Amino acid sequence: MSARNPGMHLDLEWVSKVKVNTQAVLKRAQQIQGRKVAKKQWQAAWQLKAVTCIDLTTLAGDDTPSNVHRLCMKATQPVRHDLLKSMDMHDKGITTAAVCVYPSRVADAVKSLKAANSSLPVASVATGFPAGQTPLKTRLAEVQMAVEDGATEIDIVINRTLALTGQWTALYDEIRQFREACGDAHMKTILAVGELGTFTNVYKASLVSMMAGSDFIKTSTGKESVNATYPIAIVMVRAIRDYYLKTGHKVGFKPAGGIRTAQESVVWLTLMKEELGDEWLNPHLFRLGASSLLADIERQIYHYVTGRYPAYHELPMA
Ligand SMILES: O=C[C@H](O)COP(=O)(O)O
Repeated sequence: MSARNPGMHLDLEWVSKVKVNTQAVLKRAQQIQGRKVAKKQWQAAWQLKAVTCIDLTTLAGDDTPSNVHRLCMKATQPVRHDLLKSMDMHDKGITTAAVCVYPSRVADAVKSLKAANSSLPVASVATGFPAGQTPLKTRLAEVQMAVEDGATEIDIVINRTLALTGQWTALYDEIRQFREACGDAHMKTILAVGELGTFTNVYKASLVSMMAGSDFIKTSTGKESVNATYPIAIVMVRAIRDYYLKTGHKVGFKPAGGIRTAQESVVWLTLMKEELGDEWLNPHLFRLGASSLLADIERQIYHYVTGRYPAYHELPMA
């Protein structure tokens, strides 16, 4: 991860002046989606880059130590060794960026990665994920518990009630407290954009989250009906750009929820490259939160290497 974002005082004047031009945002999103896609080795290279930015996630009620273990093993060897060897990429240390689990499963993930001699970070969702509708005291205790169990990244959810009712000072104060509870763990702040109503609210919530010291802002929990969309991403990355221009602090971006195809992963990388520049094409400033994206990327890489798509048993870990 890059140098941390220390945050700043809550600048309510800046927040109140925000206005987003919806038509311009939609047009820009369409432009990015319409870009010609790279082919052959260039496409495979982009896809491998995407792999290194994935927070490989499992957030299910039926998570157990064994499926978390399997997730961790997949994260440490995300693409089959022989496929990487064919591309001369087997000795480049390709892993996903992190694994992401519920707080109760952090200790399992830490144990599995330690046993595999891997230093891959464990990220934990927290603060009453996904709805955030538990008392503040409970949400803070959850962050502390995940950190004590070994999570070095915490994905908090914001209190949508405060954002929807324009209580920006209260929202800022809560996020500040989460940042404090995170200690040295990096904090990704989930806005749950599908529940914020307007682009203007998304921009304002992005700004307040960054002012409160978020290291990353993240679109969604994956549990809302609208998750990571390109127009919403444009709004958020422009807030990141404006915040950087004003403060000099670089904040990362994590789209999450419903990202399933290799092709989409390349569009996300294109969006980052065009809107924020090459520095944001790395895991310290860009993550893709996804539970099933890796399977499709590995499948496409298999196709690139062999000229055909794999049968199910040929990529059993995907
Ligand atoms: O933070 C990550 C998301 O929960 C993953 O969502 P997904 O299961 O739709 O990929």
